[in-house]
Amino acid sequence: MAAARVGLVSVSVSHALHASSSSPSLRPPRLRLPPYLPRHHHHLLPTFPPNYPRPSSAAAARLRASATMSQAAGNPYAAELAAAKKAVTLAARLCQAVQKDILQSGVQSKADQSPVTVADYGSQILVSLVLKMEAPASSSFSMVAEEDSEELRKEGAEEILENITELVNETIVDDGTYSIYFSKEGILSAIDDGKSEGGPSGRHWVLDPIDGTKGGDQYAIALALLDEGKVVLGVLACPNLSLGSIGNLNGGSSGDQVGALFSATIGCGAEVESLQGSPAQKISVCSIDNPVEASFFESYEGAHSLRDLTGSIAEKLGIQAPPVRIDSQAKYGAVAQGDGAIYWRFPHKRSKEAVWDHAAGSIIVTEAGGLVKDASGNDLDFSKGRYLDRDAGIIATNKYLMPLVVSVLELDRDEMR
Ligand SMILES: Nc1ncnc2c1ncn2[C@@H]1O[C@H](COP(=O)(O)O)[C@@H](OP(=O)(O)O)[C@H]1O
Ligand SMILES: [Mg+2]
Ligand SMILES: [Mg+2]
Ligand SMILES: [Mg+2]
Repeated sequence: MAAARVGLVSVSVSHALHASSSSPSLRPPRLRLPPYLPRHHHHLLPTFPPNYPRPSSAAAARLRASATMSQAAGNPYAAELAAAKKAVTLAARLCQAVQKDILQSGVQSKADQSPVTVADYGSQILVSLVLKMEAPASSSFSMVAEEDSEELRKEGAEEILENITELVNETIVDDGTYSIYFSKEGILSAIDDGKSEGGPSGRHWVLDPIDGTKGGDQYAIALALLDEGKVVLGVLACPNLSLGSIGNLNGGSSGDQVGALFSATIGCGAEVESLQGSPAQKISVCSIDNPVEASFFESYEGAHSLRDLTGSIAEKLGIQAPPVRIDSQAKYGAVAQGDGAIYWRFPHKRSKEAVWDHAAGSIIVTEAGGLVKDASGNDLDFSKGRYLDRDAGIIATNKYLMPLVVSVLELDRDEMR
């Protein structure tokens, strides 16, 4: 049995993949492990080549067909959208296979003391590999992603690297789209494909392999495409969200399907579908214009947003409903689908906002007819590199409530002067 050692904690990846979830909010893992090839036969498989092969199976043909349909419907980024959906769906499968309780016990600290797990790495690798395999051979590839391989290259990390390599390859084999085996070096370089600085020119993928690493039930795999400094496409996989009752204040019905895939392309609207594959449905933000009827989402983690401030803004706006606190960009998905009226975050002055924490979520809300602004009411600027250049605070809501929230913030600032 393969054991992944993360920090001081030993966890069994193989066990994680086989065991069913103990938490009702988690779906049973979908992966089947090794039957395809015993490990000692891995040398028979091709290793990671310098030039990624093109996919050739029936599944890849379906992917191309869906891109063609989308293109026929007038989506100029149809091929990229299909690739992005494929990438996050595979990554979500890997994340679901590694149980959340094991994820949490398998937490390693990065240099900045933030947590990272085998699934963060695995997800980033899969997205990077799928995007490269699906990209036109002629195009250059640039990705701004949260994780890097530094910790995995250190002495003592051999076992965890081994297990990440196995986890990624098993996910690929189980999916059946690509006939390829990735070596450890290929895995490390796939992580480091995410080191781009982004910026105002050219195209850059922006990835948060797991958003909500530290939190509780909700997490997301968030992928966006920047073109000339603007977000033009976003996909958000939320494996633990109930479809149809996302963030519903009254809770979802027990019959709801779990696992939502949100997507949006500039000028084409926003959609949600099941992660297991169901017809996509257009979504839109709510049309509430009276704050008294509005509800708001904020971070589950108290340290990520100033609760004294959000409490006081809510009171000034006359909001009656208590805050709905959930982790990750699932909050953007929930607002885009109209399950709540507002998502806001006002971090402590010291913390910077990374582009991967907002790029996908923000286009999903704006394409669902909403607005995403900073605390002064300005658009977010994704062209400045790996971090947002912004006034403190981010607000996502509809066009009726946005001016009210911004004016209350203004009032707050005036009071503090
Ligand atoms: N002290 C802090 N203040 C603000 N944001 C923080 C923070 N510590 C971590 N974060 C960011 O908040 C994200 C989670 O967002 P949310 O609070 O909406 O669930 C984290 O993403 P990761 O989980 O990808 O690291 C991380 O980037
Ligand atoms: Mg993180
Ligand atoms: Mg994040
Ligand atoms: Mg993350």
